[in-house]
Amino acid sequence: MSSMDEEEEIEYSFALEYSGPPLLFNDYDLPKALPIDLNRIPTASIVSLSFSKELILPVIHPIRAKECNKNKDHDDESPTSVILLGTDDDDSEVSAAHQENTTSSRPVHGRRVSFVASVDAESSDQDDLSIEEDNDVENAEHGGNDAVQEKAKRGLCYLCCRGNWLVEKEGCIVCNAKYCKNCVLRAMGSMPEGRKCRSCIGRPIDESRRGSLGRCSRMLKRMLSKLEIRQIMEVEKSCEVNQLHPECIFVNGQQLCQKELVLLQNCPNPPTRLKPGRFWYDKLSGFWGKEGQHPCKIISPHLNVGGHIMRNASNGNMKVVINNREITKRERQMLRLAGVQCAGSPSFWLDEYGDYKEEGQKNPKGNLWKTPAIKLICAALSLPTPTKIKIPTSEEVNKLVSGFFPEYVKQRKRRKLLLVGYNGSGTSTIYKQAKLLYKAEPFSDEELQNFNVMIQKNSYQYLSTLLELRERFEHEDLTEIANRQSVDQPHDNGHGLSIFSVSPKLKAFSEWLFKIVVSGNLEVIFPAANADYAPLVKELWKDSAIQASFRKARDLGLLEGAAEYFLQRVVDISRSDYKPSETDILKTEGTTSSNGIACMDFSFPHSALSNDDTAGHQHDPLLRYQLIRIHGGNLQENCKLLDMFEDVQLVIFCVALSDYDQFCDEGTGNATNKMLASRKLFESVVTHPTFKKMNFHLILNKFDMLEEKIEHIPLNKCSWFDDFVPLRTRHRQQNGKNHNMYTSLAEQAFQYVAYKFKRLFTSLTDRKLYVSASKGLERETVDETLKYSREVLKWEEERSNYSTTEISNFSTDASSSPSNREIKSL
Ligand SMILES: Nc1nc2c(ncn2[C@@H]2O[C@H](COP(=O)(O)OP(=O)(O)OP(=O)(O)O)[C@@H](O)[C@H]2O)c(=O)[nH]1
Ligand SMILES: [Mg+2]
Repeated sequence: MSSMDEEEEIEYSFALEYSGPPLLFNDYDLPKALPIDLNRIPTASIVSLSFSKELILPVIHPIRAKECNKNKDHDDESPTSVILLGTDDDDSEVSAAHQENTTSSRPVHGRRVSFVASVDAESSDQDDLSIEEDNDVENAEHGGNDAVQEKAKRGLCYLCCRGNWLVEKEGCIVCNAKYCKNCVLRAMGSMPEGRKCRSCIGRPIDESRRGSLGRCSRMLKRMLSKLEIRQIMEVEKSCEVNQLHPECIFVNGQQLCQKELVLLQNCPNPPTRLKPGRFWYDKLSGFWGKEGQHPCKIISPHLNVGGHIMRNASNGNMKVVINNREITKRERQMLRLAGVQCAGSPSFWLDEYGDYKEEGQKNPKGNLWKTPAIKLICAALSLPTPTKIKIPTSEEVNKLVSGFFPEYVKQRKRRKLLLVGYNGSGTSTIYKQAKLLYKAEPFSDEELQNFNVMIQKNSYQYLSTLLELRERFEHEDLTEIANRQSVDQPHDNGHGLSIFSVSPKLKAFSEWLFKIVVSGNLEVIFPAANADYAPLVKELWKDSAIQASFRKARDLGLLEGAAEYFLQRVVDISRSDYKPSETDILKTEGTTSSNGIACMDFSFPHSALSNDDTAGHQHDPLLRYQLIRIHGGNLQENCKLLDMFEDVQLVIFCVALSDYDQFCDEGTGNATNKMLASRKLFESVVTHPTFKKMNFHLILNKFDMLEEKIEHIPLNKCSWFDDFVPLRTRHRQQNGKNHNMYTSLAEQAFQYVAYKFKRLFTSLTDRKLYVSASKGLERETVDETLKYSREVLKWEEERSNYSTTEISNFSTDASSSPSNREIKSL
């Protein structure tokens, strides 16, 4: 920062000023975390849902202090913006708390703040945390060697220089600096790589502390919540920089590659506390030791790691050879005590079970490990004996099956797909479909329970809407009857009954339900009261007046969204043993919080029937994807939230084809056509600086609804589509059947809408737009659509690898129509 001139400083805002640690927590990363400095932006990320104030303040305050300072200089009162996101696991909702006044009037350039931290009013009690204090931390961490040694000798805290040996402290896994409970969070910040001083972030750990990875002090456990500790310890164990690097390990004189290291670490009996160094390994017996030393462990045999064992591997000179290695004095002693004849420089073959035979002989001479008291002998000589073969856990088996690649290696291969769209475009349906398609257990018991509750709650809400409509219909009907009667029989003022009238009992229930809905207590009453009201719901639904109201409401299009679907099932749903079906789950509204982000990790399962290979794409089990779905409602305010997603590889933008005749209130008081609102959002996302190099996949969703609707509502109901002139569909008789000579009206409309979006896209950017159609409620089409996204990513990777020219079929050329492949999914 110091090298930057004054003008740039103002422009770059606090993102570049900030030199503290990144925000929490693990590297399942949704977005990237708060930058440390210009050159070092960590990949760590998701922030815990339950922040402790202590944990977040050390991160926030240095920013704020600097920001305030700068604001003073520039007369700008705008506060630092903060967004805190959180998740419980890689699969869950992330709630975004967005401060109202987060918008900084100054543009943020260069490395953007991908994850900004918020300062709440409450936190101002620590406003005096100043830049000087921040410098203290730096100084403490970088203090001279003598000062450090002195502190270590006296057992002082490295930051406040107080305390003694008896005071509990937590140490940095890189430099071993120790901090007391008052300083540890300030010194270590949010610990995106585990317990490291802020200045040690990004540096490899001290190998002597490898054994303590993932095990923190009781002091820290007392200070943070369980969830925070879990996340910090997980990230400490799994983040890449803390891993042992294969280049530092030599086995039998040969440097290991990643795969060999992973194999070594994940075998049933791995070397204990593997550190960088040179080792020898007897693949036949499993003996393992440091180069030039006697064996220290018997690990799993037959691992394909390192080179061939050398005769002098353990620097033995006893002229007795086991599996091509000359053994050490201790080992010879052990053999003698075990009764093995060692006279005359024999060479033995020893297998993993302990059977040994002399070279050239067929039959084993004996079994070393079955010798009486062998354990005692080995223990006395500090030599290893075979440990019981561990049965690998299912997790270990998975690791073995997936090619020995641990989480952090897999994450390197993870591609991120960001799914966005205007409200109601179907993003959450696609997200749920993806879970059903690619997850072995798509929904946890808790999620299923939540769906259950949500569906029951929604159903009572739909019911209440229907009851309200019934009242309206009854009133209209009675008025009409009264009018008719006054014309026919002017002197008869008798009260006629409407087909929409219900019994007083149902009327009372209807009024009660309506009151509950208005009071917003539906959640409190249901589903607990479900069992009590189920018989009443059954009676209600059977009632002819309710049925008539339902039919009329449906015909008039007054039942929005999934209301019609769920009302038809309301009796089943109100039963206490109700279990939602997949379709019920897909159609459930309100399962993602209105300010939520949801993300899931998945890989495309290999299917023998799929045509993956024919498309030239080998199935790579290591290819992991992350689907991140943001609720459209979140993107209204200049799409600020999108700042966080600069590390996604593809933006999937979802548009509901059926929106062309729908209207919404965008807060202006005027009804806006939903397709135009969708276009506006599309423009903002496409031109958002975060995605300036990214290609887009446009999903034109709800094709089934378009097919139905277009037959009676013309596409040019939306002013953007006013020049749509469909070709007239002609039928040709063939084998007694009607055949369309042209594509259907819906397909023409799809092609036209795709063309309009492509043209818009090319007018905004020179990137590529890939378009496909989808029916969110159909599993197969969602599968096809997401696989298409995968292909797009692959083409793009190939394109950047080989700098090939255009892939012609999917050009963004505005004049080109979507290819067959694009509408294959229809
Ligand atoms: N017929 C039909 N309905 C769909 C399709 N995709 C989604 N829906 C329905 O459309 C409604 C809205 O879909 P959502 O997936 O909730 O839309 P969203 O993008 O999450 O928008 P919000 O509901 O505002 O969060 C739901 O009732 C879905 O069941 C589709 O392809 N065809
Ligand atoms: Mg939704």
